[in-house]
Formats: sequence, C-alpha cells, structure tokens
Amino acid sequence: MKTLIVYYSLDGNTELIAQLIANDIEAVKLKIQPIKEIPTKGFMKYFWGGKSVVFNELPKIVYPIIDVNDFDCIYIGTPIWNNSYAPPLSTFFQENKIEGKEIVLFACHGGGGAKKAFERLTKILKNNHIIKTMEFKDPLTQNRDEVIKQLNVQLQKERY
Ligand SMILES: Cc1cc2nc3c(=O)[nH]c(=O)nc-3n(C[C@H](O)[C@H](O)[C@H](O)COP(=O)(O)O)c2cc1C
Repeated sequence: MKTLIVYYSLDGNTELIAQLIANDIEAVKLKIQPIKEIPTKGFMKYFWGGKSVVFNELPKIVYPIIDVNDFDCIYIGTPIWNNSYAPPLSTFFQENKIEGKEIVLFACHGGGGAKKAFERLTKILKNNHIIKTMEFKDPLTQNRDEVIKQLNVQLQKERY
C-alpha cells in the first residue's frame, strides 16, 4: 500500500505530527506552501488566517509534483483555523482529485478541538473512505515523548 502524507502547517505543529507519522510508516511526505505566506506573528496571523477561512479563499500554493493516483492511502494534516481546516488545503483539493482512497485526517488545534473541521473534510472527501481522525493540542508546546505516546494511541484506535 502506497501512502502519502499531505499537510499544511503555519507554525510547525502539524509539521511535527507529519514528521512523527513519517518516522512510523513508509510514506511520501508532501508539504503545501502558500506562495504568499501569511504573517506568523501576533494578531495579524489570526486576522489573515481567519479572513481566508471566512471568505473561502483559495490561496495559490506550491508543492512538489506528485500524482495522487499513485497512492492508496492519504494522510491529510491541517491546523485548525476558525474551527475549520486551513484554506491552502482547499486549493490542494481543487488541484488534485482525491477519490477512492483510504484517508486519515489529522489536525492540530489550540484547545478548541477539530470536530467541525473533520466533519467538513469528510464532506469534501465524500468519495473516499475516512479510516481515522487524529487531533493534537499544540504539540510543539508539549513534552515530545508524550506527543509520540498520544500519536501511537491514536494510530491504533478505531475511527470514532
Ligand atoms: C488564523 C488562526 C485561527 C485559529 N483558530 C483556532 C480555532 O478555531 N480553534 C483552535 O483550537 N485553535 C485555533 N488556532 C490555533 C491553531 O490551530 C494551533 O495553534 C495549531 O496547533 C497550529 O498548527 P500549525 O503550527 O501547524 O500551524 C488558530 C490559529 C490561527 C493562526
């Protein structure tokens, strides 16, 4: 089974989880990068990020060329922005038709959870089989061994 890990991360939390997953399973890791990076400091990042969710923006993105059809399983990772997933993923979904895949969703949040974002992603990815969802609270602020433990528990658990 060929596995792809595709993710966006502004502050590195989702990136950390993507890396820890990649340490655990054989997979191609693909980072999505907006061409115009949003501010990473202070109030402005919440303003820009929040605005992009509210207006359903499709920011221009770059990433290494891949063909999603080459993969059977796709891990999709996002930070939670305004209770939703980050808009760079919307652009990725527009540019890459994801159908008939086994999907694992993972998200990092600041304490508000990821339920709504997972519901939205499940809707968008309706022609796929979502096998698992995993969420983490700002893992960069937590003890690394604890995060690895949480990841291992979540990798083993059933979807709901
Ligand atoms: C624009 C913006 C909106 C956010 N909205 C939420 C939210 O609704 N709920 C929440 O729990 N955390 C929210 N956060 C916090 C991030 O989801 C959290 O810090 C996450 O770990 C960041 O992941 P990253 O480091 O991969 O970017 C928001 C952060 C930003 C920048």
